[in-house]
Amino acid sequence: MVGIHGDNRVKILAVELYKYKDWTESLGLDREWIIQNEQHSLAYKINTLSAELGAFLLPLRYDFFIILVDGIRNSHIKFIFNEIKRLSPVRPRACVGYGRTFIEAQQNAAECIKNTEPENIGIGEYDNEQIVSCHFDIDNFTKLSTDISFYKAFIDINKLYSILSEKIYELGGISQYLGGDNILAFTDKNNVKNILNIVEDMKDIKVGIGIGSNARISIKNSTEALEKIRELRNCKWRIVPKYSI
Ligand SMILES: Nc1nc2c(ncn2[C@@H]2O[C@H](COP(=O)(O)OP(=O)(O)OP(=O)(O)O)[C@@H](O)[C@H]2O)c(=O)[nH]1
Repeated sequence: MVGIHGDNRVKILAVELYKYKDWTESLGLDREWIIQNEQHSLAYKINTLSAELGAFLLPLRYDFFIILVDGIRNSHIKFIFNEIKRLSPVRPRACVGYGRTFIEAQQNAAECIKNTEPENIGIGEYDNEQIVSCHFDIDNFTKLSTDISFYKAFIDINKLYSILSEKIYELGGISQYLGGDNILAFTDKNNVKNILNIVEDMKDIKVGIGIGSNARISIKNSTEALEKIRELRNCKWRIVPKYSI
């Protein structure tokens, strides 16, 4: 469906682990290792289930996280939520957010969550939009990590993530650091050209852009685009499948 302003709309599932703070504090002082276990274990299970259904988890803060659900039928979104309910150490509540940008979609979802009881999901009938994923990567990061130090390289990628995530946010996109020198961002089709401009204006960075009917396909395409850039080493960006900007 074309949105009210003639734009297409993107769709996310925003999840809140309700009263997570109370749970963390219930673990006593020697708790950090338990919290890390729980967070990574829950993220692993939700990530696996999301990928199996074509969605993609962005862990964000771990107690508030997002799953990209464009191209995923409502019955599968509800199935993911019920699995989160089964696996989470606390009761979750969630809403599907819909908007012209991912920021608008998550703002709409957050508003809906405030009025949603724990263990419930707010979900409507929304059309699906193709997902644009942007896989950013630093040139020669491995060399940087060995020449200088891998910890300094980690500091540098965090500085870059801070700059890049702000720029993506200004375009209405969302982003997540994925380990190594990999940053994944999601935006809408209206902002592809703006993403390319960001990369053109920055040193030692490239971006593979993928477009797909669901998050998993889109991200696979962005990785394919990035691999092609590495193979040819003659451009800073590439889009798969081909897309006229
Ligand atoms: N999350 C994620 N990590 C990756 C991916 N590809 C490589 N990495 C990791 O990212 C780090 C850097 O790998 P590369 O980007 O391939 O290495 P590089 O030295 O930057 O080489 P070029 O990017 O080809 O210039 C390594 O820790 C890899 O294991 C990917 O698709 N996703």
